Amino acid sequence: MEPVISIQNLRKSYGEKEVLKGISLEVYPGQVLGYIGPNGAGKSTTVKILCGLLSDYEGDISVKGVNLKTDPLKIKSMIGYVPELAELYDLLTPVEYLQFTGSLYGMSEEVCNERINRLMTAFSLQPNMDQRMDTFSKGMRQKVLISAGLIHNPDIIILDEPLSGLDANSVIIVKELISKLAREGKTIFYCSHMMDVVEKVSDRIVLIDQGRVLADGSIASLQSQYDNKSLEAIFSSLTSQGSLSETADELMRAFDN
Ligand SMILES: Nc1ncnc2c1ncn2[C@@H]1O[C@H](COP(=O)(O)OP(=O)(O)OP(=O)(O)O)[C@@H](O)[C@H]1O
Repeated sequence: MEPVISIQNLRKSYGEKEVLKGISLEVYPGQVLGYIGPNGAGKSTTVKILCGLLSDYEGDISVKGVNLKTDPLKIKSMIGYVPELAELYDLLTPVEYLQFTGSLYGMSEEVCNERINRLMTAFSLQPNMDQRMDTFSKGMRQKVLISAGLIHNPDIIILDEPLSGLDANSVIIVKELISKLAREGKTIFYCSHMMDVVEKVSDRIVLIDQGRVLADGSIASLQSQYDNKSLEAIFSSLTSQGSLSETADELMRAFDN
């Protein structure tokens, strides 16, 4: 089977600092890849490169056989991206913002408006459809961001901490949505450090730290490799230096006077 996403020996530096040190991985159709790692591991940098937002990198990336360096626009049209930070045009209403997003993807007004209605209804944002987004809570903004990432019905969906700010019901809806999209054959690249969710939605885990892949496999294969530990315990044993409880004690000592 041909990979949908192929990343070969990806390297990226910000100034002198190399933050991706030769990442290689292939993602296959219908896979939900949980891309996990501690803060600063390089997750967002990887997906920003993959989505064509950062162009100064080394290595080879192709999406559905299209090379990212030679045809970034084609790749952008195939991908739906939900970024980590909600950078929305605050003065627009969600409908205006989603219509604008749909027009960038070349969608017809009719299909776009129909889809906006359905997405807003599913996310319970119907009452806020004509409000400017500068009044929106973090969770409401996140729902608009997720809608914008899905509006053109892309085959490849890249989610960077998509659940941040969402209430419990919305988390359940989005988790369920991810599973249903995967069952439809969409390929999902899911970045997060919320292990419980990653464990539930992903069928393959890639753990990175300091710009390198530390582990890659299904949850079952990782567990058999690491004494049947939970994903959280595997994550800690591979990425933490020293005892986490001692670190918490150290933080408590910061308040000693
Ligand atoms: N624009 C930038 N300029 C300089 N350094 C950057 C920039 N963006 C990220 N970095 C650095 O690159 C490294 C990787 O950052 P990145 O945001 O990719 O990590 P992450 O795994 O997504 O982290 P988090 O889980 O905290 O979001 C970090 O050391 C970060 O400080």
